[in-house]
Amino acid sequence: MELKSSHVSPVLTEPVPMNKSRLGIHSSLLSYSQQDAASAPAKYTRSGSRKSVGSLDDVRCNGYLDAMKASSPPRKKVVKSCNNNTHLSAFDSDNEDYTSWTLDYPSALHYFENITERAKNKQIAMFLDYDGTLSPIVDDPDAAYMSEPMRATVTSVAKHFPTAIISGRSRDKVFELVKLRELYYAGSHGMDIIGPVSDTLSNNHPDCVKSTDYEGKEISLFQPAKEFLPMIDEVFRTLVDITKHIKGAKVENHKFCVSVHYRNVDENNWITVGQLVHDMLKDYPRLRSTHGRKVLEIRPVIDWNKGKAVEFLLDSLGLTNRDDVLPIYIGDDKTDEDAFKVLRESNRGYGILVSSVRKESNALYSLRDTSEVMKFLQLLVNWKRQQDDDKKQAPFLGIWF
Ligand SMILES: O=P(O)(O)OC[C@H]1O[C@H](O[C@H]2O[C@H](CO)[C@@H](O)[C@H](O)[C@H]2O)[C@H](O)[C@@H](O)[C@@H]1O
Repeated sequence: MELKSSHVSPVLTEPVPMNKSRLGIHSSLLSYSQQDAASAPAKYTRSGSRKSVGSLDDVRCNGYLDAMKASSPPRKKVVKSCNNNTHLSAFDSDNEDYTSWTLDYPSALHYFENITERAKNKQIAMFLDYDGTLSPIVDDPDAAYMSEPMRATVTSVAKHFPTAIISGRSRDKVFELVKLRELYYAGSHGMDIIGPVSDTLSNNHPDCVKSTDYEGKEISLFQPAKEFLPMIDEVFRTLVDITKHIKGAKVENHKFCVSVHYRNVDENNWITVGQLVHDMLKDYPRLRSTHGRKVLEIRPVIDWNKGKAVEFLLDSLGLTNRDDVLPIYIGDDKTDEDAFKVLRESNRGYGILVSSVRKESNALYSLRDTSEVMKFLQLLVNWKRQQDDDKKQAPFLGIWF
């Protein structure tokens, strides 16, 4: 793995020019109301300088708005039929579409035996995203709680397999929500990792230091974007300020990245949110924005992501470059694609996408929602217990594994 041999900082020296991402989408494809223009602040202040906000065409032309609109599947509406019975309007065509999509991304529940066949006599390493994977997507990011049955399930998973949570949230925030000390955590999209102590990594990598965890246990702490802390803090404060007039907008500080939520913003004003973020980033060429589920994520331009975090954790667990290891990554978001890609390209394990709608992905399998995630994890734990019992019984039965 790269980390072992290279001591090069993951910070990219060449910032990505904003204009490189322009897709040339024709502005006539999008509607634009006077009200948008009126509600957009004409200027904002940063470090004493007055900045004029760019043209709203900027966000249209570079595909920002389209990506914002496409960033989360619409909720299914409950409708009343003529006999007054309520039912989900997950129209038949949606279901047909989903079913045909699962031909390319088969259900990890239906293909459970194929997965465990490959896992036999291997060490599974489990990587779990948080929002949309362990807790359902809800309107208020502060209320994205994990259910007690899910917590109990993840606890059992961690008893049987090394398990890590890899989240876009800050490490402290995701720990506050998960509350399990027996896991490893990677917050801020992998830019803040606590993993097992690894002398190889901490001796060889300048961004990896020995520290202590929530229980005072010795761990490795890896923070490749440490130098961005003051910048992220400044950007967080600026974003809070410039979005305060937009009803429903919410800005979260995730230590090494910032989230700007527009889930609760009137759709007519999404373009304003996009434009404000886009304009502010012109002042910060070493930051970029990515799209999550109804959220814009502002993060450092460094060569680091959830996929690199998986590689880092596998390495620190001593599970890299081994044929007897099967990593499984479960996630629902675009940022999880980096992890799926790492596993797919190295033909090392399984990426499982959580989605109830058709999506292009680097994952191999799919699960519909968080309840299917829980079911899959429970099946895996039961399978592992059975394997361990069979191994214990084997000498008495004269069977050799
Ligand atoms: O990597 P993750 O653990 O999946 O975190 C990604 C983002 O999750 C949160 O936002 C998302 O979930 C919220 C609660 O369900 C929802 O309200 C929001 O619309 C989603 O985007 C979190 O608040 C973000 O900061 C994370 O980056």
